[in-house]
Amino acid sequence: MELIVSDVAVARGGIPVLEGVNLSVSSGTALVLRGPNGIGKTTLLRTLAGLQPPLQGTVTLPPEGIAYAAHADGLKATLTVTENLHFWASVNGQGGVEEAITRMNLADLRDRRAANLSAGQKRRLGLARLLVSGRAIWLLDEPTVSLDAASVALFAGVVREHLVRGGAAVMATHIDLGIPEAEVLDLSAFRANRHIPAGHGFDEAFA
Ligand SMILES: Nc1ncnc2c1ncn2[C@@H]1O[C@H](COP(=O)(O)OP(=O)(O)OP(=O)(O)O)[C@@H](O)[C@H]1O
Repeated sequence: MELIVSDVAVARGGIPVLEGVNLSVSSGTALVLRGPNGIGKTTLLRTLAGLQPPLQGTVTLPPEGIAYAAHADGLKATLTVTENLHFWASVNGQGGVEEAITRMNLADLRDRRAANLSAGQKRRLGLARLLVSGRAIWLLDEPTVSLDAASVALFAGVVREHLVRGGAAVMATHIDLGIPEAEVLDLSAFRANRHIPAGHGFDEAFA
């Protein structure tokens, strides 16, 4: 089980952001993507998730599939916590809803509609969704935003268990997640030459 990225370049809004990215993630390993705001962490994760094609290079996904969790958690606002998880479990042909509720500390909130959860509670539900996805590789974009310290620790524990079970994770984050076995890749090394074609904005008077 392996995700392989070979000589990948990515663009956002038609402008190259990163180039020459090589990485691989295999069973039991985690990779943390770092770099300053705007370097292209989200753009790379979207490319790995198949939401946008690479400008160049290849992304090889494992047959076991990927689960992508972005800033918008993909929750159904009018469904309860339990209903959301049953929905996602059935989409993926999985069970494990009760375990996910317990693991992400959502038992007291199980009958509350997603719309009425706090930001951090929504995040916990979004992460519980990963547990019922049955996917081997988790692609996580700033997974701990809005989480308090206890929930960050809960999250780190869930990721580490996923690794022990043979899963893998690629995570963009600015904070220390408390997953010491994770490798760190700073994307600054892959910053593309952001050539902007003449006549496409960026007036030199404002440079
Ligand atoms: N919809 C868009 N259209 C055009 N450009 C965009 C769009 N979204 C992002 N960008 C630009 O693409 C570049 C890469 O953005 P991206 O969101 O991938 O960075 P990031 O490393 O995830 O940043 P952050 O740490 O702030 O989340 C940035 O320069 C950003 O301004």
